[in-house]
Amino acid sequence: MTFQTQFPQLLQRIKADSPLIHCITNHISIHDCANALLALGASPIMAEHPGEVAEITATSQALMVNLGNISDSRMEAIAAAGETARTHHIPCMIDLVGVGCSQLRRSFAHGFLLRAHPAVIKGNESEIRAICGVEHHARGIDNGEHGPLAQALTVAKQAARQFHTVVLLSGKTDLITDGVCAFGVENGDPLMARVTGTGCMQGAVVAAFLAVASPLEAALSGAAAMGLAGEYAAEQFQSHGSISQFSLGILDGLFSLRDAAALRMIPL
Ligand SMILES: Nc1ncnc2c1ncn2[C@@H]1O[C@H](COP(=O)(O)OP(=O)(O)OP(=O)(O)O)[C@@H](O)[C@H]1O
Ligand SMILES: Cc1ncsc1CCO
Repeated sequence: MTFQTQFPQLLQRIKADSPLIHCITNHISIHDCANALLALGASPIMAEHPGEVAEITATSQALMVNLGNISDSRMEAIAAAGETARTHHIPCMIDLVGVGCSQLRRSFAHGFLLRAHPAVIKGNESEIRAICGVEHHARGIDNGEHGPLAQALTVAKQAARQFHTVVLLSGKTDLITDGVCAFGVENGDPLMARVTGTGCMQGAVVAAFLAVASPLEAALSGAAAMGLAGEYAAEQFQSHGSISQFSLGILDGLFSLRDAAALRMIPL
């Protein structure tokens, strides 16, 4: 079955099953992530008290954790939730927000990757370079553009092999690889890098697909869904010119998503 055929079926399954997605994420984009999941048809739960997360992860269909704006309490919660996800075979993804910015995030992320074995890791190029220990130029959390595609693909494949996981390297072209096969998703719009939290939303959307698909299909679907939703929002932006409406336009795009007719996916 082609991905073009499979994608609408996965969307349908999310709407039909409404999987519970446990998110432990930063407070800058937490609201956008919850709304992105609702727009797709999933059920978000944003719970982060270290004393209750294990119980909540155990009842979820997927776990999404995000290192943005990290705190002691959230690190404790992410470790506990990751342990439950692993022992209960609940699929999990980690968004490596800002992992290049501090040694604290790098060593915490390495410990998590080792212990929780997330199905998908996600980051922009500088974040994926940082987690692999390759020279990077982190300047805060945003990167948007990446270097030459071949260079980004090499580091994405390296990360996938090093951590035995699927990697989603986000940017102008989203790269998805399991270390052997690789795809690029060219949908999206440069405006997506001009509002905060689109990367975090993409992580939440990947987690929703993880509840109904394999890690590679989930990462591809998450990139496709966000790219198509970004294009929907950009079309609305053309008529209204309102950047404040742009993130809301992404939610409208996720809500109205039905198929992948406009998908620009390339095998690499
Ligand atoms: N220039 C671009 N053209 C098209 N799509 C883009 C562009 N830049 C980013 N995107 C899209 O925006 C989303 C977020 O990617 P990005 O790499 O900016 O994440 P991020 O750096 O983690 O963002 P944030 O920290 O704001 O959450 C992805 O869906 C990506 O495809
Ligand atoms: C702006 C910002 N700072 C930490 S997390 C975050 C949200 C986008 O990653």
